[in-house]
Amino acid sequence: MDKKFKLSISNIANDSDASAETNSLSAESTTENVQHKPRKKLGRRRDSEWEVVEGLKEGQRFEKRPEVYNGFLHKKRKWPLKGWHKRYFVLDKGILIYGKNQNEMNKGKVHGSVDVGLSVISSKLNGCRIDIDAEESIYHLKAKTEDSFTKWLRQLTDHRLYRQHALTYGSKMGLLYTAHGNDQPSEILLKGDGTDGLKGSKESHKLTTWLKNIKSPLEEVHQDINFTERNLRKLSHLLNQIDPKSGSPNSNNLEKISINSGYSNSLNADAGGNFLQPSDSTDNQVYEKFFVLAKEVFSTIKNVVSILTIEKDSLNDALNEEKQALGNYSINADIISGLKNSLKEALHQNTELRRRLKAIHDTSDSSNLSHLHPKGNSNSSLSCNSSCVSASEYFDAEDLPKDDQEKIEIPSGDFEVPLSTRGSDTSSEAGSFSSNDSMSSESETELEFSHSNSKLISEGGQGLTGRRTALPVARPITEGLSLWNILYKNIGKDLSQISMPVALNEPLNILQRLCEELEYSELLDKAAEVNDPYERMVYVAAFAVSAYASSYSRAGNKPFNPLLGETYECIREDKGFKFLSEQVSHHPPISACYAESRNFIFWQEARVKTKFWGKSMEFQPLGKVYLLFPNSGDTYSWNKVTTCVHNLFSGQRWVDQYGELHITNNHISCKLTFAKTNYWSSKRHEVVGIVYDENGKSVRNLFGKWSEALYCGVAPSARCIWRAGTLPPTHEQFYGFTRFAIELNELGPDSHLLPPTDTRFRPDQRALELGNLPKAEQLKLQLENAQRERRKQRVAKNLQYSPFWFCQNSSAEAGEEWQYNGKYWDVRKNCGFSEMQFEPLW
Ligand SMILES: CC(C)CCC[C@@H](C)[C@H]1CC[C@H]2[C@@H]3CC=C4C[C@@H](O)CC[C@]4(C)[C@H]3CC[C@]12C
Repeated sequence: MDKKFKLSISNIANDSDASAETNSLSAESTTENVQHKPRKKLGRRRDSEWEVVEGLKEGQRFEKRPEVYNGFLHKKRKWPLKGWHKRYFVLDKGILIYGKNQNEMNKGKVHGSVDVGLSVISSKLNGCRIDIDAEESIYHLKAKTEDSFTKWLRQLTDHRLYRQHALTYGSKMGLLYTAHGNDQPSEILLKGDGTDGLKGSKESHKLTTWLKNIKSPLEEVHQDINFTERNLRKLSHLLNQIDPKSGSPNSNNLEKISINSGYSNSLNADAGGNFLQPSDSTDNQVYEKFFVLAKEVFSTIKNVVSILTIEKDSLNDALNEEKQALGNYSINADIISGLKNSLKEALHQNTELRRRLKAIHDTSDSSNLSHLHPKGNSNSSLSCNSSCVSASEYFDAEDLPKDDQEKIEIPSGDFEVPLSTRGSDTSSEAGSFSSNDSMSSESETELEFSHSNSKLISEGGQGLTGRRTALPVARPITEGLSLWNILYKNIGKDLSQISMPVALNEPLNILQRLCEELEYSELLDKAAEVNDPYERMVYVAAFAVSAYASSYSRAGNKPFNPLLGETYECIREDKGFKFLSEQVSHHPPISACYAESRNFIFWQEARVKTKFWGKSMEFQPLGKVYLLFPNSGDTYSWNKVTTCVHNLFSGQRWVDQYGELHITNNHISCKLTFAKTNYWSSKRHEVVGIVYDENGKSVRNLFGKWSEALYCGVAPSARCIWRAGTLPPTHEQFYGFTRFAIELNELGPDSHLLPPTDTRFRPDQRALELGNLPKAEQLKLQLENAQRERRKQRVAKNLQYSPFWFCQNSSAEAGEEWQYNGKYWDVRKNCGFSEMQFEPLW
């Protein structure tokens, strides 16, 4: 991680006069005691460091409503656009809205709005930067001058505290918030950026503007009504005086009076407040008063009616446009048609499953199920069209009586075997069928990778691959763990350098996470098999997208950071590959990996730049992924997109992937665009792609979702190239693991062949897997200390660490990338690791 995102918080605990800190608020109910940090303190801040604006602390109040503040700031353009543009910002009652300029905003053209109270704000004096992390979007702003920066920061701080106060204690903030019943600003009102999605649309801002502006007309109406009420009371008294019997004034009299003048503003009343009986001379005066008052009442009511009519029209207007906007963004239509399609698909799959299940049952006394999968066309497509279900979904062993399961034997090369076995009891559930390459089975050390001769015989409660189908225990409950406290104490460090409590971990590490990217390796087998270069690219693209699928359910926990020298191997006879990874560097953390099969060679190094934005954290992978098809010599390489974890501290954490992924082959290329999630848009997890031929002409169209499926062509006739397997029903209790992930940390029967550095021997990770948190925590600290100690020793002895299985290729072409040195599998096969000297890691 070459660049660290530095943060510092203004009142760090050891600050002696914390009471004078910025935002250090008294617990009393007045705002008088709120003091801003004196400038000299600000001066102490390191200009190049990010500071987080502190929020309202428990028991603190901030009642004094800050003045509306406005002006220009520069706003970084929304991804994928680059650069900055000048925007006009208005900060009112803790809500920041912005538009092109004041004029446009007056016309209701607001581009976006942010609830400052619900956002995390960080600032950096260098560059006059202010970043606002607002749930759905991160706003990167900068002021032109230091003076404007300081003013904005102060205003944002005050408005934020005021808004937080209002959210905590309720507010008298008027209709803008109370209209929604719970003092919570409406979604439409407060979220989003006008550059995309509904919430920021100009239509919704008409509603925003209406809601913001309705306050003063309504106040006027309210006053008018009070005034009219008073006047009506007076009128009725006058009326009694004029004609106590009828109680109604004579219109002729009134007309007469209207010509006379001499109107007195006050009625004659005695000391007890009773009106005096009018004498003849006062009669006219009374009529006159009556008339004037009545006229006043009439005009006030007219005013009220016209205000309300105007407001009704503009509300209608705003609502209509809102409706239209909903239509435009076709949220409803999209959702409904999406649901319809899924339902149709599910029904179809269901029928197909029933048919298959019946066939399995019908033949359950047969030891050979080959006829269930008659030998397919060797070009059989991975596309699944109507039956985009996993091969293993057809092949659900749990639905078979145990006896029958044990009889399943699959003769090599006879038929198309479900390559991806992510069925309900096996590793993966890719919606894809393998190529039907038949390969012969070899001994354990002399691995020849075969799909069709894989050990698919079920063992006890194990899955069809012979691997475990569940973790030993569910994830321990770790409520009350404050991530903020951890990050707060580790400001300025990058994530990989922070020792986090083990309760935040999942029982896998990054080396294993890299192996997970091969869950859908059958796409590479298929790619190797097809001759058409564009088709091949389509499968490679699907494979690149499939690597992200598992991250969908994994936002809650973080993988262990491997110790320097830690390794992980994974042999998947069923999938036909063997995988190796090693932690090759500690500072910065780099994990290198390499996988090979008969059909492909795959390698990459995982090096990630982390950026902490306050509420979310971005992981930007550096380095490339490489793929080689040895049979054709065809090579591919691509970059990885940014992963972002949202809601770090509150609510449900969720993961997003965004950016462009470019795959290049010698002559052809593919561009995949991962859309940034937007709260309102239906673009959640969306990926679109184009395959370009050697002349840059688009030859294939791809679309789908990284969490679901990728299609080629144009809907509705598009082919399904890849579909993610379903998650186990209890995945939530088990770290959101896929079936493939569940299998990764299992110590299999060949554990004696593993080097001692293999992750599966790592005791803290194992303790976590077994649900023993205190032990895991203690061991983790121990291991991390020992690692620090080893590092110190190396530094003291001036020794350079060199990894066992990877070396840095310094050829100009490859840069300084880590590549497999070819030794691991040889050593494993020949003399074994017991002959080798490893520094004990645990
Ligand atoms: C603070 C914690 C609880 C939030 C969870 C953070 C998770 C989502 C983070 C922590 C470490 C991250 C991983 C670090 C390294 C890599 C390798 C890279 O090639 C692809 C992204 C990937 C795989 C990251 C994905 C996101 C990740 C798993």
